[in-house]
Amino acid sequence: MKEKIFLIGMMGAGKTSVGKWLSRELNVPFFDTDAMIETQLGMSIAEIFNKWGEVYFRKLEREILQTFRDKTKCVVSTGGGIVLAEENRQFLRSNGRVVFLQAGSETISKRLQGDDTRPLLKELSIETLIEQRKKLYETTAHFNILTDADSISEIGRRILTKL
Ligand SMILES: Nc1ncnc2c1ncn2[C@@H]1O[C@H](COP(=O)(O)OP(=O)(O)O)[C@@H](O)[C@H]1O
Ligand SMILES: O=C(O)C1=C[C@@H](OP(=O)(O)O)[C@@H](O)[C@H](O)C1
Ligand SMILES: [Mg+2]
Repeated sequence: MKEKIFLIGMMGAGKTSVGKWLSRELNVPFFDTDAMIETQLGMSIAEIFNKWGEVYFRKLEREILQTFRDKTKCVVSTGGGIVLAEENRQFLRSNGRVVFLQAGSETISKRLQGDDTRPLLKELSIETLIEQRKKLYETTAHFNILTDADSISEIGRRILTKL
Protein backbone atom coordinates (compact mmCIF):
# COMPACT_ATOMS: atom_id res chain seq x y z
CA MET A 1 0.00 0.00 0.00
CA LYS A 2 1.44 3.34 -1.07
CA GLU A 3 -1.12 5.78 0.14
CA LYS A 4 -3.49 6.97 2.81
CA ILE A 5 -6.84 5.26 3.21
CA PHE A 6 -9.76 7.42 4.35
CA LEU A 7 -12.93 5.76 5.64
CA ILE A 8 -16.10 7.80 5.30
CA GLY A 9 -19.77 7.07 5.98
CA MET A 10 -22.53 7.48 8.51
CA MET A 11 -22.15 7.15 12.27
CA GLY A 12 -22.29 3.49 13.15
CA ALA A 13 -21.12 2.34 9.71
CA GLY A 14 -18.01 0.97 11.43
CA LYS A 15 -15.35 3.47 10.31
CA THR A 16 -13.51 3.48 13.63
CA SER A 17 -13.72 -0.30 14.13
CA VAL A 18 -12.81 -1.24 10.55
CA GLY A 19 -10.08 1.42 10.43
CA LYS A 20 -8.36 -0.09 13.47
CA TRP A 21 -8.58 -3.56 11.92
CA LEU A 22 -7.16 -2.36 8.59
CA SER A 23 -4.26 -0.50 10.18
CA ARG A 24 -3.29 -3.63 12.16
CA GLU A 25 -3.52 -5.81 9.07
CA LEU A 26 -1.50 -3.37 6.93
CA ASN A 27 0.85 -2.51 9.77
CA VAL A 28 0.46 1.23 9.24
CA PRO A 29 -0.53 3.96 11.73
CA PHE A 30 -4.20 4.46 12.60
CA PHE A 31 -5.85 7.83 13.10
CA ASP A 32 -9.41 8.76 13.98
CA THR A 33 -10.31 12.40 13.38
CA ASP A 34 -12.77 12.41 16.32
CA ALA A 35 -10.15 10.99 18.70
CA MET A 36 -7.63 13.58 17.49
CA ILE A 37 -10.09 16.40 18.17
CA GLU A 38 -10.88 14.97 21.62
CA THR A 39 -7.17 14.78 22.47
CA GLN A 40 -6.53 18.29 21.21
CA LEU A 41 -9.28 19.79 23.37
CA GLY A 42 -9.19 17.35 26.26
CA MET A 43 -12.96 16.98 25.90
CA SER A 44 -15.31 14.36 24.50
CA ILE A 45 -17.15 14.98 21.21
CA ALA A 46 -20.41 15.30 23.17
CA GLU A 47 -18.83 17.90 25.49
CA ILE A 48 -17.46 19.87 22.53
CA PHE A 49 -20.89 19.93 20.85
CA ASN A 50 -22.53 20.93 24.15
CA LYS A 51 -20.08 23.64 25.05
CA TRP A 52 -19.00 25.06 21.68
CA GLY A 53 -21.58 23.81 19.18
CA GLU A 54 -21.42 22.01 15.85
CA VAL A 55 -20.03 24.93 13.83
CA TYR A 56 -16.92 25.04 16.01
CA PHE A 57 -16.57 21.25 15.89
CA ARG A 58 -16.67 21.38 12.05
CA LYS A 59 -13.90 23.99 12.07
CA LEU A 60 -11.70 21.72 14.21
CA GLU A 61 -12.55 18.80 11.91
CA ARG A 62 -11.45 20.74 8.81
CA GLU A 63 -8.20 21.74 10.50
CA ILE A 64 -7.46 18.20 11.66
CA LEU A 65 -8.03 16.81 8.17
CA GLN A 66 -5.46 19.22 6.73
CA THR A 67 -2.78 17.69 8.99
CA PHE A 68 -2.86 14.57 6.79
CA ARG A 69 -1.46 16.50 3.82
CA ASP A 70 2.08 15.65 4.85
CA LYS A 71 1.49 12.15 6.20
CA THR A 72 2.28 8.99 4.26
CA LYS A 73 0.81 5.49 4.54
CA CYS A 74 -1.88 5.36 7.21
CA VAL A 75 -5.54 4.54 7.80
CA VAL A 76 -7.81 7.44 8.78
CA SER A 77 -11.31 6.94 10.15
CA THR A 78 -13.23 10.17 9.76
CA GLY A 79 -16.32 11.51 11.54
CA GLY A 80 -19.58 10.96 9.69
CA GLY A 81 -20.04 14.64 8.88
CA ILE A 82 -16.63 15.22 7.33
CA VAL A 83 -18.14 15.24 3.81
CA LEU A 84 -20.37 18.22 4.61
CA ALA A 85 -17.56 20.62 3.72
CA GLU A 86 -16.64 20.90 0.06
CA GLU A 87 -13.06 21.64 1.14
CA ASN A 88 -12.91 18.27 2.92
CA ARG A 89 -14.46 16.35 0.01
CA GLN A 90 -11.79 17.71 -2.34
CA PHE A 91 -9.02 17.04 0.15
CA LEU A 92 -10.08 13.44 0.74
CA ARG A 93 -10.30 12.55 -2.93
CA SER A 94 -6.98 14.07 -3.84
CA ASN A 95 -5.00 12.83 -0.84
CA GLY A 96 -5.72 9.12 -0.71
CA ARG A 97 -8.10 6.26 -1.40
CA VAL A 98 -11.55 7.03 -0.05
CA VAL A 99 -13.79 4.15 1.03
CA PHE A 100 -17.49 4.72 1.75
CA LEU A 101 -18.70 2.30 4.41
CA GLN A 102 -22.41 2.06 3.78
CA ALA A 103 -25.04 0.91 6.27
CA GLY A 104 -28.82 1.07 6.27
CA SER A 105 -30.75 2.99 8.92
CA GLU A 106 -31.91 -0.19 10.67
CA THR A 107 -28.36 -1.45 11.02
CA ILE A 108 -27.19 1.91 12.31
CA SER A 109 -30.03 2.17 14.86
CA LYS A 110 -29.22 -1.29 16.14
CA ARG A 111 -25.50 -0.58 16.42
CA LEU A 112 -25.98 2.77 18.15
CA GLN A 113 -28.79 1.75 20.48
CA GLY A 114 -28.13 3.28 23.91
CA ASP A 115 -25.15 5.23 22.59
CA ASP A 116 -24.96 8.77 23.95
CA THR A 117 -21.64 9.77 22.39
CA ARG A 118 -23.15 11.05 19.11
CA PRO A 119 -24.80 14.39 19.91
CA LEU A 120 -26.24 14.98 16.45
CA LEU A 121 -28.66 12.07 16.88
CA LYS A 122 -30.44 14.10 19.56
CA GLU A 123 -31.40 16.63 16.86
CA LEU A 124 -31.76 14.63 13.65
CA SER A 125 -32.90 11.14 12.76
CA ILE A 126 -30.58 8.64 11.12
CA GLU A 127 -32.90 8.60 8.07
CA THR A 128 -32.64 12.38 7.68
CA LEU A 129 -28.86 12.31 7.96
CA ILE A 130 -28.60 9.53 5.35
CA GLU A 131 -30.88 11.48 3.05
CA GLN A 132 -28.75 14.62 3.41
CA ARG A 133 -25.41 12.90 3.00
CA LYS A 134 -25.71 9.81 0.78
CA LYS A 135 -24.85 11.66 -2.43
CA LEU A 136 -21.87 13.36 -0.75
CA TYR A 137 -20.44 10.04 0.41
CA GLU A 138 -20.95 8.51 -3.03
CA THR A 139 -19.31 11.33 -4.95
CA THR A 140 -16.38 11.61 -2.54
CA ALA A 141 -15.51 7.90 -2.36
CA HIS A 142 -13.49 5.91 -4.85
CA PHE A 143 -15.61 2.87 -3.97
CA ASN A 144 -18.23 1.75 -1.46
CA ILE A 145 -18.62 -1.31 0.74
CA LEU A 146 -21.91 -2.53 2.19
CA THR A 147 -21.50 -3.28 5.87
CA ASP A 148 -24.91 -4.48 7.04
CA ALA A 149 -24.32 -8.20 6.81
CA ASP A 150 -20.62 -8.65 7.59
CA SER A 151 -18.32 -8.66 10.57
CA ILE A 152 -15.60 -6.03 10.99
CA SER A 153 -12.86 -8.39 9.76
CA GLU A 154 -14.93 -9.49 6.75
CA ILE A 155 -15.48 -5.84 5.80
CA GLY A 156 -11.77 -5.17 6.26
CA ARG A 157 -10.85 -8.08 3.98
CA ARG A 158 -13.26 -6.88 1.29
CA ILE A 159 -11.66 -3.45 1.39
CA LEU A 160 -8.20 -4.97 1.00
CA THR A 161 -9.23 -6.85 -2.14
CA LYS A 162 -10.50 -3.59 -3.68
CA LEU A 163 -7.58 -1.33 -2.81
N1 LIG B 1 -19.75 -4.83 10.95
C1 LIG B 1 -20.17 -4.66 12.19
N2 LIG B 1 -20.89 -5.62 12.77
C2 LIG B 1 -21.36 -5.45 14.05
N3 LIG B 1 -21.15 -4.36 14.81
C3 LIG B 1 -20.43 -3.37 14.27
C4 LIG B 1 -19.92 -3.46 12.93
N4 LIG B 1 -19.24 -2.32 12.67
C5 LIG B 1 -19.34 -1.55 13.77
N5 LIG B 1 -20.04 -2.18 14.72
C6 LIG B 1 -20.38 -1.64 16.06
O1 LIG B 1 -21.13 -0.44 15.86
C7 LIG B 1 -20.72 0.56 16.78
C8 LIG B 1 -20.23 1.77 16.01
O2 LIG B 1 -19.04 1.42 15.32
P1 LIG B 1 -17.90 2.49 15.01
O3 LIG B 1 -16.72 1.74 14.51
O4 LIG B 1 -17.71 3.41 16.15
O5 LIG B 1 -18.59 3.29 13.80
P2 LIG B 1 -18.33 4.75 13.24
O6 LIG B 1 -16.91 5.12 13.56
O7 LIG B 1 -18.56 4.62 11.76
O8 LIG B 1 -19.34 5.63 13.90
C9 LIG B 1 -19.66 -0.07 17.67
O9 LIG B 1 -20.27 -0.55 18.83
C10 LIG B 1 -19.13 -1.23 16.84
O10 LIG B 1 -18.65 -2.28 17.63
O1 LIG C 1 -22.09 12.19 11.56
C1 LIG C 1 -21.67 13.17 12.24
O2 LIG C 1 -21.93 14.35 11.94
C2 LIG C 1 -20.79 12.89 13.39
C3 LIG C 1 -20.20 11.65 13.52
C4 LIG C 1 -19.35 11.29 14.65
O3 LIG C 1 -18.34 10.35 14.24
P1 LIG C 1 -18.65 8.82 13.81
O4 LIG C 1 -19.16 8.87 12.39
O5 LIG C 1 -17.36 8.12 13.93
O6 LIG C 1 -19.69 8.31 14.75
C5 LIG C 1 -18.70 12.53 15.24
O7 LIG C 1 -17.76 13.09 14.34
C6 LIG C 1 -19.73 13.56 15.59
O8 LIG C 1 -20.57 13.02 16.57
C7 LIG C 1 -20.54 13.99 14.36
MG1 LIG D 1 -15.98 6.75 14.50
